[in-house]
Amino acid sequence: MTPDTAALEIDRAHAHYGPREVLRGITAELPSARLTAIAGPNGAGKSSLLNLVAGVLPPTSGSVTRRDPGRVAYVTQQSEVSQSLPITVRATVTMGRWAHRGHWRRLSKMDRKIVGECLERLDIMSIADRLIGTLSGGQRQRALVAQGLAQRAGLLLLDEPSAGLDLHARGLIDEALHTTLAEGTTVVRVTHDLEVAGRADHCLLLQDGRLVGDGPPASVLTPESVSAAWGLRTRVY
Ligand SMILES: Nc1ncnc2c1ncn2[C@@H]1O[C@H](COP(=O)(O)OP(=O)(O)OP(=O)(O)O)[C@@H](O)[C@H]1O
Repeated sequence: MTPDTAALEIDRAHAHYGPREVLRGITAELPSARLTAIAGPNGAGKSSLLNLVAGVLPPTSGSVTRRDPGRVAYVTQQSEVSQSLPITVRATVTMGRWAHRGHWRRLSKMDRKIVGECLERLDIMSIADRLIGTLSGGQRQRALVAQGLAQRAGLLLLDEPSAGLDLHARGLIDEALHTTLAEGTTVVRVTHDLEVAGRADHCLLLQDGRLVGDGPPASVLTPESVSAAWGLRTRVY
């Protein structure tokens, strides 16, 4: 897939949790090998849209069509991962290679190299032998992002990967995502941070389950659209 072709097309998609409609007629294209940010206020449907793209939340009508091949990696928020899992950081990142090897097969040298690179990229090599449950929320989040990167997927989906992280960790994640974009991965990132959304290649703005903006961030995140979506005046960087 060449850049600027669509990696994924969503056509008039509606989605429900039980009787509750959470996505209302979404039509959008995600550009291949580009970073798409999904922005919007609390409850707008950002995570639901990511779940729709991931195939976790099936559309009740409309369609989602993947145009480029390869695996899908999904990085959830660290708060959704059990802290009592008796698993180290290195093992967590290594799980990212299972789809390639099957967990009954031995990891190759290349798998170990990729795991090492991902630990380095997120600056968590020094805590590689710690149990996930003993980490801070930010450290755990970095381990999950490293696991997502280790999958070397064609489509990488992240739900607020830098929520609650300090500046250093945010910078590491941004750098790691840029490297993976340059390698040809399509990245979709939910964010509450308008500065992050403003630096993306493409932005989808949601409000009340509807897509109210779709395009380059500068044209989507205008003071008027942000004010309308959040119901207040917010500075857009
Ligand atoms: N499993 C679920 N069952 C029922 N309703 C749900 C479920 N998950 C989310 N919702 C509802 O769907 C709507 C959209 O939720 P979603 O989590 O997609 O929004 P969001 O934009 O990601 O919110 P936030 O910024 O608060 O994380 C909300 O009204 C929420 O209450």
